[in-house]
Amino acid sequence: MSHIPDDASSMSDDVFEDPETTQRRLEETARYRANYATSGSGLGGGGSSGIGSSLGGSSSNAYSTGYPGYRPPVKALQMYALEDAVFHGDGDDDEYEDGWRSYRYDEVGMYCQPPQPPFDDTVNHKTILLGDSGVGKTSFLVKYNTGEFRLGSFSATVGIALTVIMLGDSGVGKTCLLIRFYDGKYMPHYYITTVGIDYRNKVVVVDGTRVKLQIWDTAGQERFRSVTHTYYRDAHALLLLYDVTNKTTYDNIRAWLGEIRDYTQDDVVIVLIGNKADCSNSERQVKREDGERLAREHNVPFMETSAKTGLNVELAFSAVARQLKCRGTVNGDDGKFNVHDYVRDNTQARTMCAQCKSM
Ligand SMILES: Nc1nc2c(ncn2[C@@H]2O[C@H](COP(=O)(O)OP(=O)(O)OP(=O)(O)O)[C@@H](O)[C@H]2O)c(=O)[nH]1
Repeated sequence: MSHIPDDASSMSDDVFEDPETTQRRLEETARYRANYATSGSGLGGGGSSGIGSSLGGSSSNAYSTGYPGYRPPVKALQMYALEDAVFHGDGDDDEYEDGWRSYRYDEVGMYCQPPQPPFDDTVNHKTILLGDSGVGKTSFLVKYNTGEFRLGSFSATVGIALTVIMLGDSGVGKTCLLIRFYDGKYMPHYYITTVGIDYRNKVVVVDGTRVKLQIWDTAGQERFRSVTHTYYRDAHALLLLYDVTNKTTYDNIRAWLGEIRDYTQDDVVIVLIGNKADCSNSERQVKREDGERLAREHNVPFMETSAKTGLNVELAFSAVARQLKCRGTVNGDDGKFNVHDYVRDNTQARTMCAQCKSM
C-alpha cells in the first residue's frame, strides 16, 4: 500500500510502505540473509531463483549488470569500489527500524552480496533503468536485489535527485542540521566528526511538485578537503554554514566562498547560514547583522538557524528546492521566484520560533 502524507506542504520521503510490510520485509530479509550465510547462495548464487540468479551468477562467465562482454575501465571500477567503501561501509542499520522510511538502493539488498574479488567481471558498475512511469523499474530493481516482488509498495520515483552540499568549518553543525531536517530530531550526542562525506535523500513538496534532494554532509576538517572537492562540481546548491558562537568559522566563510568559486558550477545556488542561533547572547560571537552584511556582499540569501530548536531548518532546504525548481531544473520554470525575497519573508527571528519560546 502506498502512503503519501495528506499535507502537500510537508516534507516526505520518496518511497513509502506501511509498518506491517516493513516488519514482514525485515523478517524476510533476516531469513534470507541467514539462508545466504549458510548456503552460500543468494542474489548472485547458483541456488537462487528469478532475476537474481539469471543475471547475477557468480561464475566468471556471468555478468551481474550490463551487456555480456562489457568491461568498465579499471579506473571506473576502482572509483566505484572506493565509493562503496566510503558510502556503504558503515554497516548503519538504524534506518531499518522505523515504519516510515525511504529506500536507498543499498538498503534493499544490493550490498548484501558477499565480498567479490576486486575488479573482475562481477564488480558492479552503473546501470540506469529507463522507461515510462509505471512500467515497473523500481519493482524490477527491488526484485533483482531482494528476490521479492512488493505489490503496490512504491510511490512514483521523483526524477533524479538534485544535489545539495553542506559546507563549513568542522563543528558548525552541518550533521546536526541535516539530521534535524531528515529526522526532525536534534542529536546533541551524535557529535562524531564527519569522515569524508555522507548523504541523505529527502523529498520536498514545492507547490504540489515533489523535488528530490540528495543532501551531502561534508567533513569540515581540512584533511578531508581533497575528497569533498571532487563532489563540488555536481552540486546544484550549497548550504554554507558558520557557527554564531565561533567567530573563526565566520571569518573563514570568505575562504569557503573562494573554494566554491574554484570548484563549483557558476550557477550553483548558495545559502549562507549562521547556525546555533539558539545560543544565548553571552555565547554569541557573531551578530546577526554581520551575517546579513556578508551575505549582501556576496549576493547570497542569509538566515540564522538552530539544529537544536529547528529554527529555520526547513526554510533552508525549501528555499533551495524552490529556487532549483524555479530555475527549470525540475518540471518547468515559472520565472517569478526570488530566493532573497522568499528567505526574507519566511525567516523566523529567534523570538518568533514556537520551539524557542518553550525553551
Ligand atoms: N546549541 C547548538 N549546538 C549545536 C547546534 N548544531 C550543532 N550543535 C553542536 O555542535 C557540535 C558539532 O555539530 P556537528 O553537526 O557534528 O558539526 P559538523 O559541522 O557536522 O562537524 P564536522 O563533521 O566535523 O564537519 C555538536 O556538539 C552539536 O551538538 C545548534 O543548532 N545549537
